[in-house]
Amino acid sequence: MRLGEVLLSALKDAGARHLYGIPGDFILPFFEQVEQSDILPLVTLSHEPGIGFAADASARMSCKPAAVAVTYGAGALNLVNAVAGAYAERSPLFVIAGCPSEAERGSGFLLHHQAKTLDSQYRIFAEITCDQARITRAEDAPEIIARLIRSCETYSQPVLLELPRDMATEPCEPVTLRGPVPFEADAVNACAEEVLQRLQSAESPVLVVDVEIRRYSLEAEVAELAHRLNTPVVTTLMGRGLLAETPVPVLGTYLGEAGDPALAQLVEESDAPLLLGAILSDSNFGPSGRRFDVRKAMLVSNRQVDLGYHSYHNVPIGALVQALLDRLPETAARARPEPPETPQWEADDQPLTPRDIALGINEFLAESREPIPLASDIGDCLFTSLDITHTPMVAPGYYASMGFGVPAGIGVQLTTGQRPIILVGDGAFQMTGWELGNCPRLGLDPIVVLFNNRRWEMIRVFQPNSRCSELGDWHYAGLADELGGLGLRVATRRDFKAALKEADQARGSFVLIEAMLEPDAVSPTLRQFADRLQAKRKAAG
Ligand SMILES: Cc1ncc(Cc2c([C@H](C)O)sc(CCOP(=O)(O)OP(=O)(O)O)c2C)c(N)n1
Ligand SMILES: [Mg+2]
Repeated sequence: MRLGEVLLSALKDAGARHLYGIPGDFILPFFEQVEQSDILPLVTLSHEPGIGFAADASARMSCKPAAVAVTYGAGALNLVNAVAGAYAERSPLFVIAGCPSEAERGSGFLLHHQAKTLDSQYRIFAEITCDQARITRAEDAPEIIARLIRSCETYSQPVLLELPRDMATEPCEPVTLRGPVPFEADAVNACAEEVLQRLQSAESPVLVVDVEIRRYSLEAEVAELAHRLNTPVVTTLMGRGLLAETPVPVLGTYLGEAGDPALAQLVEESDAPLLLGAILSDSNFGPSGRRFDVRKAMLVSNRQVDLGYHSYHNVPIGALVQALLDRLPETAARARPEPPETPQWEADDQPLTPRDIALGINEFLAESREPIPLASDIGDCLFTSLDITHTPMVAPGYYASMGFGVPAGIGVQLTTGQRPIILVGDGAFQMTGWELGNCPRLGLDPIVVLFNNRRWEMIRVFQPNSRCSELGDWHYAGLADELGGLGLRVATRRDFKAALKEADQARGSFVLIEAMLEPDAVSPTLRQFADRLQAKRKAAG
C-alpha cells in the first residue's frame, strides 16, 4: 500500500467516518489517494474554519477521532482557531497538514505559503495539539501514525501530522494500532475507595458531569453510577445535553449566579461535589458568586483526580468509573423520568423573544418522531439553549469561538444522520453561515434558527455604549433561496411556530428561519448576566 492509503485505513480503523479537507498543492498527492481509494469519504467545505468546526462536531458526536486535511501554511494556519477550540474543549481531531519535501526545504528559496520559517506551522500547532510529528521516511510512518492516533484517543485532544508532499505516494507497511496507555490498577482502586468514602460520608453529595464523560463514551456507565449512588446530577455549561439519552433525571445546568438559584445552592453548598470529566473553566464555574470551593470538590479530569490537597495521576476516567461501579451494589432499574412539562406557550402575534424560540423548539422536539440534536454557536443563542429541553448538543461553551454553529451542524448531520437544529446569531452567521451553500451538494437539510437582533448583542451587554456592535439588517432569509435552501423571515410567535412546521415538512433542503428580535430582546440567562454586570459596575462606582 501507499502511505496515504495506510494513513486513511488507520484513521478509519480508529473510528473516523469522513476526511474533512480543503486541498492545496502541498497536500494534493494525499487528496488524490483520498479520492482514488475511497477509504474515507471526502467532505470539502468552503473555508478551513468550517471544516475544522465540522470535524470537531463530528468527533464530539462519534466520540472518535475525526480527520481533517489541509495544505501547508495558508490552509493550516486558517484552521488554527478551530483546532485551538478543539484542544481547549477536549475534542480529538487528527490534523493532516501538507508541508514541503526535504528537497524543497533545501532549495534556498522562501517557499510559497511559508510564514516566518519552514517550521512555523509545526511550532504554531505545537501550542494547540497534544502530540505532533512530521514523516520524513516512509519506514517510520506506521509507528508515527499509531503513536499519534493513540495520543489523540488517550487525551481526547487534537494531534498534528505533517505530511511532506512527496511522502503520500511512498510504499508503506500497514499501521498496527496501539492499545490504550497503560495505568496502575492499584492506584485506580485506591482512588475509587477514597472517592466512595467521601461520597458516602457526605451530607449533600452532588454529581457534576462535563465533556469527558462523552468524549470517552461513558454516558451509560455514568448514568448507572448516578443511579447506584442515588445522588443529584447536574451538568456544567460545557456539559449541556449530556445524559439526555439516559434515564438519569438531570436537574439542570450549573450557571452559578447567572442560573437557577436552587441549583447553584445545591452545587456550591455541597460537601462532596464530584466533578466528573470537568473542565475547570470560568464559563463552567466562574459565575459562582458564592465562589465555588474547588478544595471541597473531587475533580476527575485529563487522567488525574484531585481531592482537596492531593492528587492521583494517570487515572483514566473510564477505569475510575468502572472501579466505582464495581464497589456499588446493583439496584433496581428505574423508569426513565417523565420529561418535564413543556411550559405553555401562546403562539400569538406577540413579537418573538429568545425564550419564545426555546419554547417553540421544545414543542417541536416534543412532537418530533425522531431524535433532533442541537448545534449552537456562541452568543445569546447559547444562553437560549439552556431553556431548551435537555437534548444532545454541541457548542463551544468554553473556548467560545463564533462561527462554530453552522459547520458544526453540518458535521453533526454527516456523522449521526440526524437532522439537527442549528442556533446561531447574526454576527456568527456572517462568519461561517455561508457553509450552508454546501448542503445541497452534501445532501444535508439542517434547520437553522438565526437570531437576528442586527447586532453583536453580547458585546453591547459587556459595553452598553458600544456603537461598533451594530450590524445592520442583511435579510438572510432572502439569501437562503439563492444558496439552495428555504428562507423564512419571522417576527412573531405565531409565524415562528408556523415556520418550524414548514421546516419539518421541507425535508431534503436546509431551512433558514430568520427570527427577527427587538434589540433589547434577550434570553432570561443573558438578562440575569447583564443585570449582574450592571450591579457590579454600580458597586465599583
Ligand atoms: C471568532 C470570535 N470573534 C469574536 C468573539 C467575541 C464575541 C463574543 C464572546 C463574548 O466572546 S459574543 C460576540 C457577538 C456575537 O454576535 P451574534 O452572533 O450576533 O450573537 P448575539 O447577538 O446573540 O450576541 C462577539 C463578537 C468571539 N467569541 N469569537
Ligand atoms: Mg446578534
